[in-house]
This record gives sequence, structure tokens and C-alpha cells, in this order.
Amino acid sequence: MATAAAEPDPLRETGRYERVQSLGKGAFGFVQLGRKLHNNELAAIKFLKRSDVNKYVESEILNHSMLRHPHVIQFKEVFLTSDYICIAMEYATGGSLFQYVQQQARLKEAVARWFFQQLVIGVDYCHKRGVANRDIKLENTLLQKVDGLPLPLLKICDFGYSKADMRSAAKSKVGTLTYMAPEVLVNRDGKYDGKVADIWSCGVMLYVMFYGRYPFEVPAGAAMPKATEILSMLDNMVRQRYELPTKVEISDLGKDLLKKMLLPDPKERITLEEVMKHPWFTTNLPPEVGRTGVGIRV
Ligand SMILES: Nc1ncnc2c1ncn2[C@@H]1O[C@H](COP(=O)(O)OP(=O)(O)OP(=O)(O)O)[C@@H](O)[C@H]1O
Repeated sequence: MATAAAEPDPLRETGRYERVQSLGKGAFGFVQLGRKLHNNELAAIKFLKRSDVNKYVESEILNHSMLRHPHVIQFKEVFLTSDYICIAMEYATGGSLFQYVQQQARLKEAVARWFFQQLVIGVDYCHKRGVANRDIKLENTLLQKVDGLPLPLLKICDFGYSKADMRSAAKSKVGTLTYMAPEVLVNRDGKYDGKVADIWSCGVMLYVMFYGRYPFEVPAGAAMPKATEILSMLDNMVRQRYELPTKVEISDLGKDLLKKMLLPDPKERITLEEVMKHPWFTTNLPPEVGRTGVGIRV
């Protein structure tokens, strides 16, 4: 994580916000915790260089601003400073689900279900609003601590690779390799359905929560994987060659859902509607989930 001292302080020139601390750095910019001067409200503010603005920044703003849901980080406002486009959003106090899983090595099945139910309900909401996220991963799901709840709530963030156009299929090969659906990697006719690819990525997230590792990987080490390594990973995906380590006890229903989400043919892959009717998913799912996000039992 970058230190606040090393980062510029663009909020100073706004006269509306002050910087509280640095929250971290991504590939495209940095994020700071800011406080709104007139009401002390906190916000996570993402700074993107104005000179680097591209179609992804535009989609991030347009798509994220359309969404309002308990399991999506709330978009607040966008404003400009002399050098940056600044996106103010709800501040998630509990870090990312990636950090959470890393701390625990892997999650108990009931805890994985708690997060997975919220993830799927949030992703389904985005899809119903016409937005495919295309970069669903543990790092892009943040946690919000809420008094009285045994576990934090999950919030989907980062719509930098999202796609909203319902009329045309997605073409760009975007996302993160270990979470990328095979049809995105192959992209033979140059098109895929971003929403169906999101379901694969949710399946990868479920796998990582269960087993604390990725189902499909290229060897670690090199910054850029070799084409042969990517092809071999793709081969494993297409042949459904991944381990379900027996030393980790996961119910048959949990494994059944996982397998249906990791079906390589997007036409055969389970739909979100079917996921939400799956008996593993509906276990311990109170009616409040998705509406307020509060009241989930583990
Ligand atoms: N709304 C938020 N509340 C709290 N922390 C946030 C929020 N949004 C982002 N962060 C944190 O800020 C850091 C940078 O986030 P950002 O989205 O720019 O990059 P990233 O997701 O780490 O990487 P990349 O964008 O390259 O995939 C991350 O550690 C992230 O957890």
C-alpha cells in the first residue's frame, strides 16, 4: 500500500474534501479516504489521471453511477481537480474479501455461503440493470463491518471493466487471468456474453473461498505468463480438470454448485437464476438478504 506522504493530495484544491489517509493503489490510479468538510461524511475517493482517461474510465463512471444496491459499493459523485478525475464512493471499513480469505487461509463452508449469497444477489442486480462487471474477484469485493452482525457485509466495487451495452456482445479480453472464463480467453469469434462470464468468475471466487487457492493457474513467478502456459490453463478449464482437495470437507451440494458454475461451455453454465434456486444457495437465506443486507444467519 502506498503511503499518504508519497501521494499527491488533490483534495486540498477542492475546498470540499480533506484527505484522511491513503487506502491503496491500483493499476490505474490511487484511492484515498476523504472527509467532506461540510458534514464530516467519509468517502473513498479514487483518483484517475485526467491525461489517462479512456473508455474504461467512462464506463466505470457511467455504469457504477447507475447502480444502487446494498451489495454494491455506493457511487457518490464524480468531480475534477486540475490533474485528476475523482470518483467518490462509499467507504468500506473491513478491507477486501481477498485479505479476509488470505488471513484465514480458507473459509468455513457456512462463512463462504454468507459472502457468496451476497455476491450473487449483487451481481444479479447489476445484470438486471444491464451491467456486466467483467472483473469479479476477491480483490474487488470489499467488506463493510456492521454493528450487530456476526460477519461483515460484502460490497462489489470496481466497475472499471464493466460493460452496459445490452445490444452488442462484449469483445474486449478484459479481467484478471485466474478469474477469466474460457470463452473470454479464447474469444474465437471475438464475442462473448459478459454476464455469463461473470458467473464463471463467481464460481472461481467460491472455489477460492472453499479451498484457499485458484482452480486454474499459470505458474507463479514471471510477470507475464507465456502463451503456452495460458494455453495449458485453458486446456484444464475446457476439460474441467481442477482439483477438489478431499482434505477440505465441502458438502456434496456445495461441490455440485461449484461444478455447474465452472462449466466451460457458456451455454451449459448454470444461470444466476438457477444459482439462486440451488439448495446450497437457499440454505440459511433469509428474505432480508439483498434488500437491506442485514439479517443473514450463518
Ligand atoms: N470504496 C472503498 N472503500 C475502501 N477501500 C477501497 C475502496 N475502493 C478501493 N479501496 C481500496 O483501495 C485500493 C486500491 O483500489 P483500486 O480499485 O484502485 O485498485 P485494485 O483493485 O487494488 O487494483 P486494480 O484496479 O489494479 O485491479 C485497494 O486496496 C482497495 O481495497
